[in-house]
Amino acid sequence: MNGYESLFTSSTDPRAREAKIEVKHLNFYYGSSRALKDISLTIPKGCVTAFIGPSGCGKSTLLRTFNRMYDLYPGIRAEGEILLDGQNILGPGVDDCALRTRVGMVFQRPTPFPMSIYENVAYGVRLREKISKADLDERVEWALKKAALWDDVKDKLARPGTSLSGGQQQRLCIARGVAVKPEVLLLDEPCSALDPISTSKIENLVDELKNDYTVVIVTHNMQQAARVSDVTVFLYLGQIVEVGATSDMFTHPKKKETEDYITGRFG
Ligand SMILES: Nc1ncnc2c1ncn2[C@@H]1O[C@H](COP(=O)(O)OP(=O)(O)OP(=O)(O)O)[C@@H](O)[C@H]1O
Repeated sequence: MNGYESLFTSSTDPRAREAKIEVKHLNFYYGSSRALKDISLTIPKGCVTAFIGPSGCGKSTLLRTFNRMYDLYPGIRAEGEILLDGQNILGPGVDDCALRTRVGMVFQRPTPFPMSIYENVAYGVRLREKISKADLDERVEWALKKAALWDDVKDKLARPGTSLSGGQQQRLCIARGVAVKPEVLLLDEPCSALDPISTSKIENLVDELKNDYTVVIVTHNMQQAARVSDVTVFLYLGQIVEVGATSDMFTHPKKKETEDYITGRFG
């Protein structure tokens, strides 16, 4: 049991029992500065989990530990365990590249590669799989449809990814993320640079993605967390203050700090 059983109407729903990621006593340091303090947390499978909390509380750091994106920074140290389907990804011998195929990431600002729309989506697939041209074409179309971008770009696949609008570029990055068929998709404030229409498209997409993936999203937008997530985690100063079903947390927060934060009275 993972503590989120109340989220699901049926106790036989596998998501009520299955953890995709389990974080156990995680401490994270940038040099001598401790950014995450004794974090223990379950990310349920097939759900959207939102990380909320004031700037600098450690949301992005925690998110990045799930695919060891922090390996790119010098002087960092992670202690504790992060179990992905029961396997500790902080342990020795973990292949970062294989891990990032299983746990994909979309960043705050759209980051299309300097190549065509088609290649942006196809590139990662070709790197990881031996795939025929016909199958690759099919995968690119599938991923662009998943990201609700196919209709916008189907007649201009050879144009540069950078020729798209900001919202379209972010959906292209999501298509690139889903094309390699990850099990977990990490979204780090994916709508912060987008207008309300593009934001609403991405939110609808997140809702759809959870049918196939486990999604974890960092957001500063309380309405967005309430709209898109099943589980919310409220962090402050590198620690978890409260975690629970989003519908409970936004209507009956258990801690005063959570209530103050979600109602905009914090700090
Ligand atoms: N590359 C880095 N090197 C050193 N310290 C860092 C680095 N990245 C983050 N930090 C520090 O770690 C702490 C947590 O930062 P993090 O970016 O995870 O917070 P956040 O909650 O995602 O913030 P925001 O909402 O502003 O993006 C902060 O004190 C930050 O200054």
